[in-house]
Amino acid sequence: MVVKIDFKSISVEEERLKISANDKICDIDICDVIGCHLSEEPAGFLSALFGSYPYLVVRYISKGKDYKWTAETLQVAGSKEECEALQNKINGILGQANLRPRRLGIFINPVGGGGNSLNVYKNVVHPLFKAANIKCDVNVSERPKHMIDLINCFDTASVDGLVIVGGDGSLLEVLNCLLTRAQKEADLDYDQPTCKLKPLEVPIGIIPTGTGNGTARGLYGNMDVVTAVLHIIRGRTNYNNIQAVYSGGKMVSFSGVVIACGLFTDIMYETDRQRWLKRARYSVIPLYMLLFKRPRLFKVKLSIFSGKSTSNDDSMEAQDLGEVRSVMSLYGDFFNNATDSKMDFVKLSRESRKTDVFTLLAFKESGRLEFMSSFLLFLSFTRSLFQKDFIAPYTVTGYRVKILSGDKNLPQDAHVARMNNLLDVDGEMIDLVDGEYEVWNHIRMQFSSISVKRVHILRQDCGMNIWRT
Ligand SMILES: Nc1ncnc2c1ncn2[C@@H]1O[C@H](COP(=O)(O)OP(=O)(O)OP(=O)(O)O)[C@@H](O)[C@H]1O
Repeated sequence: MVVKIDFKSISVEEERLKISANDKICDIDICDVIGCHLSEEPAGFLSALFGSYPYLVVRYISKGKDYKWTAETLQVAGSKEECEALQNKINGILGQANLRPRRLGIFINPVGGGGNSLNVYKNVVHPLFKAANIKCDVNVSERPKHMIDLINCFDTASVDGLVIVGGDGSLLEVLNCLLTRAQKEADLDYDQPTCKLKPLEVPIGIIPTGTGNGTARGLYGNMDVVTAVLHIIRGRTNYNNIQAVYSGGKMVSFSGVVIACGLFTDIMYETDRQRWLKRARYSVIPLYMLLFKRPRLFKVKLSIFSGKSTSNDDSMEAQDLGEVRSVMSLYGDFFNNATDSKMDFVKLSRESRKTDVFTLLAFKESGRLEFMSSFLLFLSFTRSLFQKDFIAPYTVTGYRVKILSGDKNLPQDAHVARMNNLLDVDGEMIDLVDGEYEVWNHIRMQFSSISVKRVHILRQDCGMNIWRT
């Protein structure tokens, strides 16, 4: 929306822009100003003489419902001197806010989600960064895993932050690369789950142009591109928890969203194979697999650590779960933050940062329709999801899974054996060693030790410094 006002209607008081127009008074926190610039001189003599043209254009953030932010425009008409003085005043205050990024490294995955990241960057993201006077070094990935090479060759010290234009998988590639590099540089034995990891120093923002966009939902409350850009411009950061996955005695991946074996891995695997379906594959394949494919069941042994288990007991002893369809963990404390209405992801992230626990779900066998109905509950994460008989929820700081065997009724062909050794981490496939893996939460908190029965596990401080609300 563009609001036109006269210079006399605007003033700067105590780091707020006070505006009185049409009998209304409103004020804008200078932190919410995106930027301001003097408008072009009018083209011709006549328009200069008769036109009451705006001289100063002020772009600012307006915060709407459901955490949605928009970029609004004020056109301030006044003399050149008045407008220049106002501009200098605003820029002076903005300049003092040294949280704001001045230069960003942009990493675009052009094929993520609907494949329109480049257009989104050109038409939406870049104009806003330009309005905020942020310089951008743009990199575009040209093939799978190319993002890793791009990041490896990029001098992260030359920018105030990195911005990923893509989905969770792209972010994961960047996180894996940078976090692993940070541990190597610090000479840490990061393959040990008890190793105190070094946090990332460079902030990372995400512009959600992928498919799931779970990270953006947690950070910004929605998957709106403009909202994400505006958060990055404002420049406040926070440390988030991150999970690390270990298999075969090595740390095989970090994760910021979801880690799952079984059904969810099968769906991701199949979805990736059917790329010809374009974006439709994300709804067609899960539906097809849930409705028509025979469920793949397998036995698992599950060890829960520091678990205030929400279903059984607190034991870290390996439990034989019997046959399950999937074991899945989610980045935050979904269980304790669930209500009867749709999950508030911003609140969830805020609360999850304060604790060292996250949510683990074991999906047992169930009827197709029952499973389908709970599958839909995954969109909202209401409390009723966790009350389903066939879902066992746990609140954990870490867990270990050993996949014992596949469904005895299914032929143990190479495909099943392969799927038993694959893990879905934020939508990317990770190879497991002997169908066994561990996941540990790494959080930003004071170094402390937590006693979990026989094992003393030192909690770690390894967050991703990420743009937030
Ligand atoms: N130019 C490219 N061509 C093909 N694949 C690419 C290219 N650039 C990146 N990739 C691959 O895309 C995957 C990541 O996609 P991304 O996460 O951005 O989108 P998505 O999978 O649609 O979204 P989400 O992960 O949020 O569900 C990675 O496997 C990465 O290696």
